[in-house]
Amino acid sequence: MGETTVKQFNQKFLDAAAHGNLEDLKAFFGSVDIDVRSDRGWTALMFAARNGHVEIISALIEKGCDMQVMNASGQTALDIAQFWNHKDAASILSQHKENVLFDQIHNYYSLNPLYRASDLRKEESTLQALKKNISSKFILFEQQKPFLLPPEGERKRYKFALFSCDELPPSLLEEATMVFLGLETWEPSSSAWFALDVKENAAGPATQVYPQGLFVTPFPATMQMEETHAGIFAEAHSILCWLERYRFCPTCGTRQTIVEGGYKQTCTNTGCSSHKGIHNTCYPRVDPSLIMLVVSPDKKMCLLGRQKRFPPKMFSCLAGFMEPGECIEDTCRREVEEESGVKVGKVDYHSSQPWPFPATLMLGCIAYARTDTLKIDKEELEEAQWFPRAEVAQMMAGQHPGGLFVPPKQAIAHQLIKSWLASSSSHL
Ligand SMILES: NC(=O)C1=CN([C@@H]2O[C@H](COP(=O)(O)OP(=O)(O)OC[C@H]3O[C@@H](n4cnc5c(N)ncnc54)[C@H](OP(=O)(O)O)[C@@H]3O)[C@@H](O)[C@H]2O)C=CC1
Ligand SMILES: [Mg+2]
Ligand SMILES: [Mg+2]
Ligand SMILES: [Mg+2]
Ligand SMILES: [Zn+2]
Repeated sequence: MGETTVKQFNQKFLDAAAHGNLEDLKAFFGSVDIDVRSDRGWTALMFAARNGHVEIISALIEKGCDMQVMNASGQTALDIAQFWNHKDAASILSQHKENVLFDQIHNYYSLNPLYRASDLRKEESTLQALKKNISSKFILFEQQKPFLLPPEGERKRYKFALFSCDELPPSLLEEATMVFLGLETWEPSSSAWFALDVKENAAGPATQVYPQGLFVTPFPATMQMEETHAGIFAEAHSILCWLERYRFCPTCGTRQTIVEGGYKQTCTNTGCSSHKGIHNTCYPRVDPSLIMLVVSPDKKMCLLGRQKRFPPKMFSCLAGFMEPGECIEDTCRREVEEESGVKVGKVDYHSSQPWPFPATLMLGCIAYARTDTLKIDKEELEEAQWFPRAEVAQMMAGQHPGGLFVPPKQAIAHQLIKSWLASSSSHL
């Protein structure tokens, strides 16, 4: 094809996307560059987003188009769909937020598709109106246990049962602890999500709407959720646990009031010093914790350990809570030395994972050991040992001759081990 013909060919592909002609579009698959751009830097996905063609968008996403690209005005396809108020198109695109915003590792529990709309939390009248809005969605908890629909079909994943305000008794709506989780898209008119936590007797009204639904103990059931719902669970569960555990002011012991959609509590004692200066006791807490894959000095092995509470034969990365006034690198070095006696030098950040039991943030690192002699703290670890790469690969694949295995893919530990295996395969 000559240059003009290629341009015409590409233009026809972009036109098919712009006009919503699915059959025409599909005819180009295989022969066109799916991310080809117009003169103004627009891709087929952007044209489809401009005109709200959801079928085209889905077909392009399925074909693996790049959702992060920006046009000459710096807009992604999601920005365009939102600008032109195509809600369904924006909703599909924002389900793939990780692809739209950044090409980065995301761990289970971290894929929350909601826009937290933190500015709305302070607008009490807006929140009250959203609570009564029929398009708002409510997820239910009973003493922090989520009400879920059991896995069905091929995917075997739990999902939240979604309620509208008219499906729940007014008394339940009044009595429950309520958290405003966010909006479905950046559009202020999009559906709001709320979490409701009741003390007891929620099963009746809930199963009337969803007879198959049930309240589950969060761990490990929520490890088997649709991933976006796991992200929403992480937000809701951490906040609800905080509201339950911090009902009294940590500074003076007076009862607190829940404000800002559940994201703040204020002490009812006006003389309390928590009203002055920076008082983080009013806000939900997050406990940072380190988890590290420790690589041996010769880089051929990694250090894995077992806590007493682990299932038999499971080995994982070492982990430990950060202490006040400590940087990430030093927490990593301290916890590894405390638990295994190994001295760590360089520490590389890998990725993070909210661990909502109740509000830990796991900071995943690859740590490079300077020594390899083990001196295990038997209080914290039952066992720890250096494992050669090939053996770790067997543990990952579920093919270890002794039946040893590593945590499932939903755990950041798994992702750290996987990442090391991939990077060290060149050393073989
Ligand atoms: N996602 C994943 O892949 C994995 C996640 N984890 C999680 O990482 C976290 C830290 O790992 P772990 O090895 O237990 O940590 P540590 O090695 O720091 O040991 C935990 C102990 O430290 C004490 N502690 C100190 N600070 C805190 C704090 N802020 N919150 C709670 N306990 C504290 C507690 O003692 P005491 O109870 O005696 O008061 C606790 O039992 C845990 O939440 C664990 O569930 C761990 C491994 C894998
Ligand atoms: Mg420790
Ligand atoms: Mg530990
Ligand atoms: Mg510790
Ligand atoms: Zn107080």
